[in-house]
Amino acid sequence: MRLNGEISSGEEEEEEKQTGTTTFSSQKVVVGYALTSKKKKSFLQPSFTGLAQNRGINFVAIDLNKPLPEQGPFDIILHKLSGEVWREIIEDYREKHPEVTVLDPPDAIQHLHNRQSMLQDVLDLNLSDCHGKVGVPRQLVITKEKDPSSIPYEVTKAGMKLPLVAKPLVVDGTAKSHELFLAYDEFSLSAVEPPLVLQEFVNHGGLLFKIYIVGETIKVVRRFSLPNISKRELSKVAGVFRFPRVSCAAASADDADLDPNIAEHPPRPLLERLARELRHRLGLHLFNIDMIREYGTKDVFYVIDINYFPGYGKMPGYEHVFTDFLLSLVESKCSNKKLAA
Ligand SMILES: O=P(O)(O)O[C@@H]1[C@@H](OP(=O)(O)O)[C@H](OP(=O)(O)O)[C@H](O)[C@H](OP(=O)(O)O)[C@H]1OP(=O)(O)O
Ligand SMILES: Nc1ncnc2c1ncn2[C@@H]1O[C@H](COP(=O)(O)OP(=O)(O)O)[C@@H](O)[C@H]1O
Ligand SMILES: [Mg+2]
Ligand SMILES: [Mg+2]
Repeated sequence: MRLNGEISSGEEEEEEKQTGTTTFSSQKVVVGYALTSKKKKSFLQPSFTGLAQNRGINFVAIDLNKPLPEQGPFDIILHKLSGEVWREIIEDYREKHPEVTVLDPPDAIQHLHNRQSMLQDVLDLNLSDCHGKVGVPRQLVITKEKDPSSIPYEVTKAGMKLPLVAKPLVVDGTAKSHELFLAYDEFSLSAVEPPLVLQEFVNHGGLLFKIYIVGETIKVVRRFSLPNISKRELSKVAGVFRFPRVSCAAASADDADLDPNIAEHPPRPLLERLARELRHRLGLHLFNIDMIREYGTKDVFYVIDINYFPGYGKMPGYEHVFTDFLLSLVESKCSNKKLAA
């Protein structure tokens, strides 16, 4: 925390000691950011930067053409950029500047760049008795080296139930990594290019829950999704079909009049446990979870996708949530320093 570039005055510290509070009036928190221009536009909206500034937070763009250690000083760094070069820069900076909170560590983010590893922690969690059950649809990885003509055999051998969703294994921020296919039979899958994850399609009444996590805060929104596929339809249709980004922001279902058996939010204690565990296991503060409720059940859920630093601009009230979160990070760092002293 920077007090107009200096350390906190003795007077203020004395007051903090007496009242047990931290005063932010003259303090400035500097948040450096390295984001794509699309992300910058959707995240750093004036409604957010204005509020943050009023509460002492200044956002500073990191110049990618200049060495990072020559910039700042920063209290916090927010980043979402792809590529090995950036990963090394930020990793090196973290080592040399442990006093700066880097959200989040590149290795932890990398874990979400692969659709198999991203769901591993949900599997390990084994959340089966916490106001509901959370699992992962059965899935099979098809590596790049695999001969596509062997896919039907692999699918049958693994006992996978049709239909299947075919997803690119790697999620690297490109449009291609979001090109998904629905396969009604295993033979047509030879036409899809590996590396892939084949995931069993779970009927969920055409509704998906997006669970946004910002530190300890959880916000749930509803989005439309793929409709149920009946046994009858499955027996009549063959082939593999590319489908568009069905659950994008334009597919918000928050205001729709829906069957409560489908649309009721997952139980809060379940979400709290899931979010807490994933935050710790993944080592991340900023992510969202795509979750579906198995059609015909009340409390059987599946996590199908986890995204790092998603489109928070679409999360209701994100301006306040993020401002509080950034200040709480600095505050807890200050308290830790005082304790250590
Ligand atoms: O484009 P946005 O704002 O909708 O955000 C995308 C996310 O949409 P969501 O907030 O979940 O609706 C999107 O989530 P989905 O994968 O669509 O569930 C991704 O997180 C995407 O990042 P990337 O392309 O995987 O690196 C996110 O893209 P970036 O904003 O990070 O480029
Ligand atoms: N196993 C599944 N069962 C049912 N629908 C799914 C499944 N996996 C994905 N979908 C549908 O496809 C959409 C995109 O899949 P997702 O894994 O979230 O990829 P992306 O990273 O591109 O968002 C989801 O929002 C959901 O509508
Ligand atoms: Mg998704
Ligand atoms: Mg995703």
